[in-house]
Amino acid sequence: MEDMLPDITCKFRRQTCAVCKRGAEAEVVAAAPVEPRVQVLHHQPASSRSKASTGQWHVAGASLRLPHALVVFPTPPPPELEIGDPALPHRALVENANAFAYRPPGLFPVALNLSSLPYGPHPDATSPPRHFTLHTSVTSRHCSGRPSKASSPGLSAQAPSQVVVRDHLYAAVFALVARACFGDGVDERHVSARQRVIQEFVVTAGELSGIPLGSRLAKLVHRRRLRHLFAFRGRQAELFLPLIAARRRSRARHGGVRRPYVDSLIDVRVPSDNTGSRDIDCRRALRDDEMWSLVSEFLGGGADTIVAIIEWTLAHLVIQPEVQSELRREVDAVDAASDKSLRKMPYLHAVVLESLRMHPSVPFVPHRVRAEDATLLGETTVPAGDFNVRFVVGDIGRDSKAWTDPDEFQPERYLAGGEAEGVGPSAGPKEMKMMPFGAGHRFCPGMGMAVVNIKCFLAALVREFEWAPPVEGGGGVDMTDLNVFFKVMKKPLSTRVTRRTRSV
Ligand code: HEM
Repeated sequence: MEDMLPDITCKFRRQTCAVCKRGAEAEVVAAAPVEPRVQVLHHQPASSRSKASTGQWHVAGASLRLPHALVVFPTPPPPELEIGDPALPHRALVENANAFAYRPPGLFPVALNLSSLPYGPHPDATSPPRHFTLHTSVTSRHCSGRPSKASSPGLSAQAPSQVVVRDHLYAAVFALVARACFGDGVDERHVSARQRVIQEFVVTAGELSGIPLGSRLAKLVHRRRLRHLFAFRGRQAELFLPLIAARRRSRARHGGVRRPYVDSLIDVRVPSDNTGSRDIDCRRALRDDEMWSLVSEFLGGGADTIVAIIEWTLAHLVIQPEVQSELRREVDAVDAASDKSLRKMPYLHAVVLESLRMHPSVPFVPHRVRAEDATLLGETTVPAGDFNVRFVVGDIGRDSKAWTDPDEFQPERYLAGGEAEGVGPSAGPKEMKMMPFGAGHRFCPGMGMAVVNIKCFLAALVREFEWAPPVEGGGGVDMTDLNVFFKVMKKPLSTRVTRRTRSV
């Protein structure tokens, strides 16, 4: 068993930090029988883990070469388990969902958002709305019929030519997600300003993710990026509050027929400060800071994840023209990308699932677990107190015990008779071969909206354009990934695009 544990674990087993004593705790974790693919991590975020064996130590987020005696952790993070074996998430997140319903504390304080809400297994009517799926009708409506500006992202003037698609995609997807959030009246002139702010935020938060920021030292080391994040909060209020106010006014005028996300936020009533009371008289409307925090989560979580999957899928279509042709045959045979017609496209469904399996936009799913619930993860015993678990979504979808040729893009697996027939984007009741949207009480509330949007975009992009390898830059497609908050292509996809039909 010792051999299965990574170097870093052995190091902690041998040594105990004189200041924080965490080595001793790690010893308890490591000494217990641990299943393969469960790694015990400690003081060591993913970004610097590979350096552990070279003698580099992680000090409050900065990689320094120091003797162990000098390492100081004023507020050490709790131990963390990392899980990449598909047998465990089902047992934990589905069969024992209540125990895995909590998140570790967020990167930095937020007024309110769904990812950091400590609602545990009991979200109720007073929790902010998790039902993004209701918005699929709003978004698929914009994608339906002939390709609109939104579904054929600004490519018309450039075809046939070589383009880097990410920025075009981002602009189109963001505009759509902004409409799902604020309703039809969003002023398009200002959408790009909001897009830039959200993009900057995601990049900065990505740089800081996995770094324990609890201590003063950490705050000092990362002060520039933290200042950036706090400045971002001020800009959010400036950008989003006028849109929320406008929605309040237009809803009153038009009677609020459609329900964008902001409408739900305007209507929801939450318990008055920390009383936890269910009494209707003790509830209040969301404050402004809570509103823009939730809005920012919706826009940030909504756009980047969808863009990443579309870009990965286009990359596979470029590399595997036979998949592209098969998909185009199916898309051409169906009238338009509406909710109804999407159901008639099993190959499109399979292509999207295969992309989600291989390139899940959210690479890790973090949960906070109580010590006594650790046994649910196998026979592991843990130190006193809570600990964190991180499910490595990408490893789970590429496990060679569950998948044949896991690193090959083969949409056919999901079709009738294939090894993954019946596998969907969410966890099945009996097993979980992939979990791109997580599982259990905290599974992604944007799943329905995301899947519909990805399909609508892909259908339109394949119907309207031919996608081929780039001529410039050696003609290859670099499939290396980069985990920056979201899993993206390290080198943005560059492709040769040719329009198939006349623009409308
Ligand atoms: C391809 C698209 C997407 C992928 C792959 C994805 C994936 C995920 C995953 C893996 C989680 C963690 C689930 C868990 O802990 O079990 C999550 C949570 C979440 N997602 Fe998504 N997501 C996508 C799109 C969206 C969209 C479109 C939205 C909103 C507009 C959204 C909003 C959220 C929120 C708010 C949470 C936190 C939920 C909670 O903690 O209760 N996501 N997502």
